[in-house]
Amino acid sequence: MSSENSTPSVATTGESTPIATPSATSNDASASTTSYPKGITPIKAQYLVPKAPVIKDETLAHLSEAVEAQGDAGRVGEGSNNNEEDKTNENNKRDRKDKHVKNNRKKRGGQNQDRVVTRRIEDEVQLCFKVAKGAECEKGDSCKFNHDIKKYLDAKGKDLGDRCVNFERFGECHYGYKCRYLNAHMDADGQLIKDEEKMAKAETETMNVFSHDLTLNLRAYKFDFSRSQAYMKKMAEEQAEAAARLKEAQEAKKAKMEGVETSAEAAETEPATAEQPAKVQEEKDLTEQESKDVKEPKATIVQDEVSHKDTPDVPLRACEKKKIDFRGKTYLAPLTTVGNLPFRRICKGYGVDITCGEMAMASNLVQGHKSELALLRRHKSEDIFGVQLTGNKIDVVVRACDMINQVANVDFVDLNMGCPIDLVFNAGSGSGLLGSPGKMKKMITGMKSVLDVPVTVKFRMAIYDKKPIGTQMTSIYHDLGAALGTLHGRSRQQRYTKLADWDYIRDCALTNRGTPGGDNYMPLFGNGDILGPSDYYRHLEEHKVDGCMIARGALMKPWIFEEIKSNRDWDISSGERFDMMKQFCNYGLEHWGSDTQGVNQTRRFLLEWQSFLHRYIPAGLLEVLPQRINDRPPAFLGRNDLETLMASSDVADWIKLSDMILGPAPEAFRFDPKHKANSTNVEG
Ligand SMILES: Cc1cc2nc3c(=O)[nH]c(=O)nc-3n(C[C@H](O)[C@H](O)[C@H](O)COP(=O)(O)O)c2cc1C
Repeated sequence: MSSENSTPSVATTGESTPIATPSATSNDASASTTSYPKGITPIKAQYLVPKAPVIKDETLAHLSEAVEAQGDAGRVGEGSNNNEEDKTNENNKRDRKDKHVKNNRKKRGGQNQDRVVTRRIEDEVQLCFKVAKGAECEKGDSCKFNHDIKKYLDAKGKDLGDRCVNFERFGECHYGYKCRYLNAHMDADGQLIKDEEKMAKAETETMNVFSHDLTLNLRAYKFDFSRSQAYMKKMAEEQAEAAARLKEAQEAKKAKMEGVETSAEAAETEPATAEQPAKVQEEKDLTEQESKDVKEPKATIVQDEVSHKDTPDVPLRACEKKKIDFRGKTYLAPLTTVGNLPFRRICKGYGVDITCGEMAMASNLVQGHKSELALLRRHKSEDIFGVQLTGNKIDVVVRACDMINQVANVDFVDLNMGCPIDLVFNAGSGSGLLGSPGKMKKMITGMKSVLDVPVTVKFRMAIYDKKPIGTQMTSIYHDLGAALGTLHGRSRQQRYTKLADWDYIRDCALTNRGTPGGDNYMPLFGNGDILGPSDYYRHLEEHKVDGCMIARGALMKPWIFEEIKSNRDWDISSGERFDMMKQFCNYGLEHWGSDTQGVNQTRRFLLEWQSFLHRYIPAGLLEVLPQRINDRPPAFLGRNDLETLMASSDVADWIKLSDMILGPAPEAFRFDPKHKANSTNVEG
């Protein structure tokens, strides 16, 4: 082990490593092709160890002390129950429990069938929210929640820290007595404290927080969907006309075959070309398919089925619409679960330009599901922000857009045509839409007709490996007037098994998309496997894309956006990474709340993120930069204990890290990552 390896843990959390280094090799594309055993991350010999290091409790205790000694302004979770003995006992208890849980996994179907079912963790005494805020509850004795503050506080357990981020930011904490950092805003007489001056200045930073009335209106069918209804009416009329044309053409053909002469007038108005009946038939097929609840998408796409001349002619009001110049901007991918608002704030802090919410189901939005509506939330720092929709029914997706247009503040709406998961694909949504071009075209046209902001599309290069359709799709999206296309260079079939096909992305980038800079130009972004600035700039240069979207690379190292801006690799220190995680927790407590449930949500999302973060190999440990996303590292030690702990793939170590920030997890806390051991190989 090098002397660096033996650096005492106390020195690990606060040091600031400047944006570094890695010299000529880092941004040299040829460096990444240097020969190393295939699939293995090239780690410098001095950091290699025979087997994965085990983090001892004593080491953890030192690390916790170091974290406490650091005591910087932004930190949370520095509670009195953070002492060494409590912690060790907690960890031991949890380790035992984890084994117990593993043996008693509740079996379920589907892709997450082995996931441990986690219990919701609640306070022992359920205090009424109004009383918790120091207010009167008008329900009195009929309220089903407890009104006895003393009883609640006696059962609640110790505070997790002595500073409350919500109180500090807004001058009051909405969680009142329920806050796990209560002492920060309770006086010696047990009264809640408010900082009136701060409250007056405090601004809401989260947009698209909707009232309960919206849910009620949507559920009671009282929401005004007139714009989307107009589009659906127009589409229905066009379909009726198309059906009439088909009938007429068939009758004319039949009459011809029977030798009966058709009237000259009929022949003039409706010349029955070979192409038209086929087009009309496609419309009819589509109508029939939509009337069923689509179970199986049309899985393959035949070359000449992809015609975009049949798109309904809807006025687009293009000149009135907001325009965004996406070219050359960095784009954080939509990421279900992990691409939550606190994570996006972290990425904004590292300079990402474009952010997008997690994929939302159009049907749940129009039904007013609160958890789905919450996916539209936007932080004020997100200055180019879009929401992503998925759906299999034209009218539902168009209505969702209509609703978004009226109630939400967004810069663009993205249609997901890439999601490969069975549930979504088999319903004809996500990548399933690639197999129903007629429907997809009407959907996009409808979205454009009701939205005052641009419509963008995210798609895969194919459903099946051997049938790439990316080039056709690119030209269709361009002709439909999509404001941006983002192409993930994989087929639905291949999932993450092989590297993204950037040569094919280049073929798509080279298809006609209008004149760059012109009104009819559709920028194309590439997406797949970017983990460093050299990847990013190589794709811009060699693969002719207008920009790149980054997903797993941002989860593993959100500072990638800063690396791209400065075009240098950054050998970020473990202390700086730890500070980033603390910042996430502060944002999390603000977003999910500082009460018991909010703290647990924050912990859970931190751990989901850690299931990606731990895969980052510090730049200073690598023989060759950048790290390759699909390579796996041999066992190695970090340059200090915290770096080693952060690289652990053991969930118990991730929980220990969360304990260092948020205080010890409750005994009942369980965690099973959504994205398992091969956590970088997940769906999207
Ligand atoms: C955890 C996770 C969640 C994802 N969620 C979404 C999503 O909600 N919408 C979407 O279009 N793609 C989603 N994706 C796919 C990514 O946006 C991206 O297309 C894919 O991971 C390839 O990019 P990468 O190689 O940079 O990871 C997700 C990917 C991951 C890893």
